[in-house]
Amino acid sequence: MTLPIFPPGFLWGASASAFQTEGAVDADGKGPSGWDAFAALPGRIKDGTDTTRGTGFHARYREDVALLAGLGADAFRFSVSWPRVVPGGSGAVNADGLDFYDRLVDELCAHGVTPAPTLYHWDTPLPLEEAGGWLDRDTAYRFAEYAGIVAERLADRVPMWITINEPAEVTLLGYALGEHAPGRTLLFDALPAAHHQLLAHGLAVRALRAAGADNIGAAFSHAPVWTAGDSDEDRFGAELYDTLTNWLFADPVLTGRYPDENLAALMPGPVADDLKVISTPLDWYGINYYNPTLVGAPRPEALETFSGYTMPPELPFGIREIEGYEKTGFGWPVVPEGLTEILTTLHTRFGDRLPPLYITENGCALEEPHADDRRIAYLESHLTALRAAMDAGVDVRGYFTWSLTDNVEWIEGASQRFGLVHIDYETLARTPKASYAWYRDLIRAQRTRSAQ
Ligand SMILES: O=C(O)[C@H](O)[C@@H](O)[C@H](O)[C@H](O)CO
Repeated sequence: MTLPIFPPGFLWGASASAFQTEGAVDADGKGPSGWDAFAALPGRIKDGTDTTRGTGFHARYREDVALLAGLGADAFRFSVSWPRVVPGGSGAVNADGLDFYDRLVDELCAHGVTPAPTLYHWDTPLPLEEAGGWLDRDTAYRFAEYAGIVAERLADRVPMWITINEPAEVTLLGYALGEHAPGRTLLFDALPAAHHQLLAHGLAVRALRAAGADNIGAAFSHAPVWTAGDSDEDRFGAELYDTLTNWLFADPVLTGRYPDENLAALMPGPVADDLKVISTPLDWYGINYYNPTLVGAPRPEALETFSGYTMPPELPFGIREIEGYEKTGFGWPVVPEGLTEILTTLHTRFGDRLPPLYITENGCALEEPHADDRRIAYLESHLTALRAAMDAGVDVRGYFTWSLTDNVEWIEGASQRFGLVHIDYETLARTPKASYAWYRDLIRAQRTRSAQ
């Protein structure tokens, strides 16, 4: 299959995050995160992986930077660990922690790879989590403080910034369903966590700019929600799920309004003033795409799961298995056209309010340790779907695959492997998979062809 040509200057990259890779959880003054504490609880990590080792990135980052250079990657989206820089969540700054990111940024720049740090990829400093985490408005202000500190140090060399990653997942899995840290099962009482993450995002955009940083975006999980069945209850369930996972986050950031007055009424604090901060204009908007979700009326009789998570029967919607599509090792349906659909939906919904886009995550988990042809086929089909959206007028400027190396897939531990590079969790040795060579050759070919 010949891949379409992407425009000259289209950015090719890979993504990862601190908790999933760094390890060294208490090295050089790092404080514990909510995820460190959650992962240490018996049975929370399904396969019993010791998440404190990650992939050893904190010690072996030079190897991974060399792998990125070997790929010919334009950029690397990593995350800065808030508790490594501000162990208490506020107050004293950990100089050794900041020094680590200084070294990492220098190493990337020395290899011609643009550093694109995410400031929050789910690892809330434990003292803040214990004080309420994202249910507490104060956490938003502490986040902006931390963002300013990191920008003061790195903005002279970092030309692309990401404030937060997937507030929808944190709200849904961490505060509503209790599947992720901090394990709260608040259902709709989790909504303040959504509002405070959005407020943190807006405050951080302003703090970054005040510290001289620019080219700022954020990474949101977005996917089409398909309606299962044609009853009014089915449509209601699907619309509600679509609003809660897509528009509850995109609308306030891009339009300064919540998608629904009833939802806005459930949000804490001076919402109207907060929305002015939340909708501080962005330079770009990031999308993490994996697969659509099929949603209908709740079916209490049918134990419904979402990505392996059990949905409480009292929820006014039910998630159905998507049949008829190939599945990844994680059981996720492979639906490249879903990427075209969500991009054109965003384009239609926001028009010129939508800044240029980047795909900040897309990829699949597969068992194959080396000959991962299915991953190559996955990337090929999704890049083709991406190009189709661009042909339809959607302004996409780059693509970051998830993930450079295998890493700790949250509660799935080491069992779900998303990397272009295999990690031996005994030795932490890195071994490029077939997809690594494929992505390298793709980037090289794209540069040659787009230059012609
Ligand atoms: O999207 C997410 O959930 C996170 O951003 C990543 O940290 C995941 O590891 C990846 O997406 C695979 O699930």
